[in-house]
Amino acid sequence: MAGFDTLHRRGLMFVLSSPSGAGKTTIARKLLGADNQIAMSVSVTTRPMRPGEVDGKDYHFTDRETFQRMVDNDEFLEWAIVFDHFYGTPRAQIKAGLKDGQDFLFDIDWQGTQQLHQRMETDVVRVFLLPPSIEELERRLAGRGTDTPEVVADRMNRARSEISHWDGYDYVTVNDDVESCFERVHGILKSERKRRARQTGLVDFVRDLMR
Ligand SMILES: Nc1ncnc2c1ncn2[C@@H]1O[C@H](COP(=O)(O)OP(=O)(O)OP(=O)(O)O)[C@@H](O)[C@H]1O
Ligand SMILES: Nc1nc2c(ncn2[C@@H]2O[C@H](COP(=O)(O)O)[C@@H](O)[C@H]2O)c(=O)[nH]1
Repeated sequence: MAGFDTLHRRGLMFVLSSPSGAGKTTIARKLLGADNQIAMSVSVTTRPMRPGEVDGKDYHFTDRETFQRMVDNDEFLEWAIVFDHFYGTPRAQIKAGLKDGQDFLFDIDWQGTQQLHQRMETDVVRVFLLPPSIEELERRLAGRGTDTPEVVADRMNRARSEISHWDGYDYVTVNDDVESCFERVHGILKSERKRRARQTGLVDFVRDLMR
């Protein structure tokens, strides 16, 4: 007999994407601070560390050779080249965590999102953030003060092409104001946790109820 104490929730993979500078990192940090059921998936990257970034917390920073070895050993759930650097999600930890009900937050681009969705469709929730305008996006990128004017220009050049992938996402919302955007995104996360497909043991429990 399967009692209701046998009901457990499988973890989900919560993906935040946006054109560079629209505010993924800002919203991700707020989510992590406000919600103790979700943990960051820390990516591996070959891009140089920015001032203030911490190796192992913001990214696992590595070189091209090591990254390629990890690709060859199939150590990534997904990987992509973004702005001429390599980025990837290490497979270790995620699969076991999901089984234990741990949710993971991914700050990854549209290419990685497609790969995750192809591999683990029902576990993946895809959220795309839009900036309120192109001018505001440029203000945010320049105002962040972490990139050279050339890097900012390059990211702006690619913004429209990144935005064109908006329809590959389950939810699309504008990051106009940090607080209200965070509330909307957190609302999506909380609702998605309640989906029937994530409740393990439900089939047996309902079958026993109907006996
Ligand atoms: N709603 C908002 N209003 C005003 N400024 C914002 C808002 N959201 C984020 N910002 C600011 O915009 C800048 C870019 O934000 P953030 O670094 O979070 O973007 P990102 O999408 O993670 O960029 P990247 O993809 O390059 O990592 C930061 O300086 C951040 O403080
Ligand atoms: N496909 C993946 N994309 C990733 C991953 N980690 C980060 N990203 C995306 O790269 C760009 C640039 O990030 P930045 O920190 O250098 O500004 C941004 O769109 C991230 O979402 C990853 O593991 N896989």
